[in-house]
Amino acid sequence: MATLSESAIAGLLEPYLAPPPELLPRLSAYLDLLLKWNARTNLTAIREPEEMVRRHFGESLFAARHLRPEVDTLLDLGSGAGFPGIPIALLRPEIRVTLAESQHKKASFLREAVRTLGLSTEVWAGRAEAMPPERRFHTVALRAVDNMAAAVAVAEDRAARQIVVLTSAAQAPELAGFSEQQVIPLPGSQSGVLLVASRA
Ligand SMILES: C[S@@+](CC[C@H](N)C(=O)[O-])C[C@H]1O[C@@H](n2cnc3c(N)ncnc32)[C@H](O)[C@@H]1O
Repeated sequence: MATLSESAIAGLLEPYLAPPPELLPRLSAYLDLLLKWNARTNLTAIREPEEMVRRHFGESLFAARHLRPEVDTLLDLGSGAGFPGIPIALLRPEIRVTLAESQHKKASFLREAVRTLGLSTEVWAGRAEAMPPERRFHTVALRAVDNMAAAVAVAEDRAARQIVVLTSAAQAPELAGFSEQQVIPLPGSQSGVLLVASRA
């Protein structure tokens, strides 16, 4: 049996978005897989299912809602257990999402999640910097990467149009060459923001 009912998941997500009904069984399957793997490997420090739905799913879907409509390719740089890239791929299936993750164990989980959820999402098991230099994405997304300055430098290089960052207001980075910037407070968070930056 699923850990949380689909209606419980929908209720927890309400501050972030009204989830389309067809999304709920897939989020439920993702949650169960994440809980199963997290019991034996440390994918995420958040262990409560309700908190996983709010923080990981909710914040990622909130970012997905604020992406430009024409986004066709997106790199999730430092995807960890798939945030924000997998919820973005579920909500916006027309976007070709690439999940870059350098830790082998997490990349294995990402491959399993992509297979279980029937996504065509690419998993790049390595550092994003090691991708062929010509690879560019319409949008690069960042959330909770350890070395923000280094990740931002890679994102600036790989993003053709837009960078989105889920971070705290105090740690929101300066993005060179992205002159249109919007800082949107995250629902249910005292200091969390979504920074949406576009090239002019
Ligand atoms: C703290 S985790 C956060 C994961 C996820 N974005 C989230 O919000 O839950 C940061 C992850 O980024 C990965 N990472 C950091 N720099 C990276 C890089 N340059 N290329 C690929 N993965 C990277 C690390 O291995 C780690 O799993």
